[in-house]
Amino acid sequence: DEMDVETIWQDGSFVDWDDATVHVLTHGLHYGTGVFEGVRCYDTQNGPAIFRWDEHLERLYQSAQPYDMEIPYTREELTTATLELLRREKLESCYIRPVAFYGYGSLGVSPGDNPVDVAIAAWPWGAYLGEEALTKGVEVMISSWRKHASSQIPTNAKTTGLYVNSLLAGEEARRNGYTEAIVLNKEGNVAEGPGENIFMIRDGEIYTPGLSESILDGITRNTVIELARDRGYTVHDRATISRGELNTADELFFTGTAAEVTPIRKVDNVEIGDGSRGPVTEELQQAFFDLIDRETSAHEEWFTYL
Ligand SMILES: Cc1[nH+]cc(COP(=O)(O)O)c(CN[C@@H](CCC(=O)O)C(=O)O)c1O
Repeated sequence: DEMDVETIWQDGSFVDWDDATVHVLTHGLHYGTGVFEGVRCYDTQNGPAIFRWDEHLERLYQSAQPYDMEIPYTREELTTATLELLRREKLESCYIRPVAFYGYGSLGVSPGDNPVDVAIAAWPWGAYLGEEALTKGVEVMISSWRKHASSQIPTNAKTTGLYVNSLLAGEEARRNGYTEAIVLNKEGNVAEGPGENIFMIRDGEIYTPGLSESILDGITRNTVIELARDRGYTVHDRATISRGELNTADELFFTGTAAEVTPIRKVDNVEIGDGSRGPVTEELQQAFFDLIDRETSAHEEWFTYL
């Protein structure tokens, strides 16, 4: 295949990339009844290592819980499968996509006794929003599509079906010439990006929406919060950020496994700060990349070496 990866782990065994298929009457395909993770393996100074694998794996099982979805493998089995996949494919810097979903059986909305299928794929994946984005930042728009409330669909469960909301917002932004969207929640306050959490710096203090704002409890978000606090910053990690505050922000940036730490330089064509990556953003971005390159020995427990 085009990504030069030969195998995928599917339901307990390694299969050829082209044979990793499902039936067209798969429950998850019709009803969005799947949960997934996005995880990165980095080729660090100490060798290739998966970043915060334990937290991602834990979130996968937690995401399945609201849907009564029993993942038919233990955490150890999925860990062993993932490590073996990366070793077989000699993937040292890659993106790992575990997914669990209700499979082929009955087609009522109720999953009945449909099987829960599990697959783990990995492939090389560069900068999510483009190489320049990390240094130059991105231009975003406030989407006309709102984030669903967590009381409607649990936004802290990384559910495949949720991503139609992300697609609607992100594609509206790109259709209008922007790189990405900012999605407000139904109260009209800032939630997050379609595939990222969001941070604001104002007068030297750091703000990021809390779970009550209908967001995903991002692992990169939590990493950056810890790095910022380690550096003495005051971080308001349960903030409510109104739409109006965005214009007066000194700095904004996205965080995510795929997005890493991506500065936001304009919102709806209004410059944020001086319209380039802000100094605090740069400091935290550098701290993040030093951490994952193992320039620092801190947080060794966050690294699962191949
Ligand atoms: C809605 C959403 N919010 C926040 C985040 C950041 O969470 P974390 O990765 O734990 O820091 C992600 C990850 N988005 C994943 C999927 C991206 C995709 O296009 O697919 C990712 O970054 O892997 C989201 O999808």
